[in-house]
This record gives sequence, C-alpha cells and structure tokens, in this order.
Amino acid sequence: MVDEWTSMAKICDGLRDPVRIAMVGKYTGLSDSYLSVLKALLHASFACHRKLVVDWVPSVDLEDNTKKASPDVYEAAWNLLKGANGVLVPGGFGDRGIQGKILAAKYARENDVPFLGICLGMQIAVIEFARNVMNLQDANSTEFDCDTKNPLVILMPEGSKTHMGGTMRLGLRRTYFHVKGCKSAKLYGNVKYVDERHRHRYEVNPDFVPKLERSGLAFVGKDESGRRMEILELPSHPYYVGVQFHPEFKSRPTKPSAVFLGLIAASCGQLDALLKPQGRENPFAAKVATSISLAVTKVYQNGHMTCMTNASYYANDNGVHA
Ligand SMILES: NC(=O)CC[C@H](N)C(=O)O
Repeated sequence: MVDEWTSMAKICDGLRDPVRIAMVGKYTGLSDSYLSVLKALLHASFACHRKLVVDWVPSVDLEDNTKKASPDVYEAAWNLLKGANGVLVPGGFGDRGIQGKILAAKYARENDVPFLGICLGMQIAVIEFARNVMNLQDANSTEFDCDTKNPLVILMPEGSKTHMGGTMRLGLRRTYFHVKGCKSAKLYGNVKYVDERHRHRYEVNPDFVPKLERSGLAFVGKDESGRRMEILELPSHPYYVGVQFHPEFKSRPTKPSAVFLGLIAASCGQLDALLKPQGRENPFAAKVATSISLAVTKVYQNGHMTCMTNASYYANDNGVHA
C-alpha cells in the first residue's frame, strides 16, 4: 500500500506545467463551498498531467459597481479572469454577483476561452447569449426578475406549483444526447444517455429553445420529455459547455468527469487529441489511462482523497487559492 501511495505522490510531485482555471463565484472566500467542484477539477487536471491552479474571482468584483467603488479590486478581478486558461462558473442561488457571472461568460464566449457552466452557470450562459447575441436586453431568469418580458430561465417544478415544499429537482436524472458527434457526447464516450445528479428549481424556458438554437446555441442533451435542457454547447467555440446537472458529484480520481476533463483538456491544448476516436493512434487516451491506473489505486481514505494536495493545486489553510 505504501508503494502505491509513493508512486502516486511521485506523479503528483512531478506535475509542473500549470493549468489556470478562473472560478467565478459568489462564495470565493469560502472555498469549501465548492469542494466537489475543486476535486473534479483536480481529477481532470491530473489526467491531463497538469498542475491545477485555481484563481478565485468573486463575481461581484467584475461588475461596474465595483469599478466605481474600488477600481483596484475591479482591475485585479479582470486581470485574474484574463490570465486564466479556462473559466468555470459553478452553481449558486440568489441574485448577488449574477451580473459578474454573465460578464465572465461573455468574456469566455467572445474570446474563445474554454468555459464550463454548471447549473446556475449554464443558466447565466443562456441569459448572456440571449442578451448579447439575440439582443434581448432584459433577458433574465425569473429567479432574479419575476417580471422580465424575456424569461429565458423559469421555475419548472416537477410537482405542484402551489405546494411550496419539495420544489427542488434533486438526484439522479437521465440526459439523452440529441446531437451525434457533439463534444460532450464524445467526451462521455458516445453513449446514448448519461445519468447525472441534479439540484435546482429553475431551467431554460423551452419556449425560447427554437430561437436560441436558430441563433447558434445548441442544446445537445435533454431529458426524456425533450422539455428540459440538460447540456448546451456553442459548436463554433473551442469549448463552451453548460450543464444543468452537477457532474462534479460523480467525478472520481480514477474516472474524471467527462465535461471537467473537456474543460481542462481544452484549457491546455489537449482537447483535439482527447476527442479523436480511441485506439492505437490516440496516444493521449493511452497516456490518460496509464496515469490514472498508476496513480489512483486506493486513493480514498475515510472518504477523503488526502494525497493530492501538494502538487496539483496550491493549498492555503482550508481552501485552495492561487
Ligand atoms: N444548484 C444551482 O446552481 C441552482 C441554480 C438555480 N438557483 C436554480 O435553482 O435552478
């Protein structure tokens, strides 16, 4: 067992080339709030043989109000965002910092920077696209503006709308791929469907989907009814993916989450190699497999992956900071 730990630690210690991910969220001072997301980033970075560096960007700091009140803070936040190889907008609730997340999604979309939006991160990507590509200036989620004339994201409880308890859509749900050959389908191994975990109330308004799709946003994964949007992609972008579910919860050291792996691979120039059909002619796939099998035997100890903290990301106290 010690040998296994030693060989894994060696691989971790040997990782030198960084991959910088800007995490644009609300609770960036409390990194434990995003612990599963961090672990998923780490699993994917390890598979790509990159040392993960997470740049925490408080989304409010990207907003115009901060520019007026604290120009230095504003500039520092934008410098972090612009210095990153990839951008991640995680899940969240409530309207504080929403504008900053929308600005981060716009920046990634317009500058071909790899982007992954999770749950709220997918919803704000849709709002951003509607506002800036489709010119629907007041596009919003009814979570933030219940009177918006363009409700791109709406409450879609599965149960009663009047019964206030239990309106959250929770747990494992199935997503069917609708577009063969899209990036996320390839990353998941060209399966017909995936089961991922959910935790949300609001969803993309299905009435706007035809317009969004005509404008270039592809909803490549949907639930069995076809009414709930689960995965979006911008086919014209190197890697712009939004998921309504939480893929971080199923990521494992031996099996990084497909969409996280896509983000990291795209952020360090490995996505094309990763998406090539697997086989002898795909050395990257072989390399990933080797690194994982070498490194991750029995990584769990009391439910924690304690061995990977020193080389794959910078740790400070309880959290992860760059
Ligand atoms: N987990 C989340 O990101 C939730 C997103 C959004 N607040 C919703 O309820 O749908």
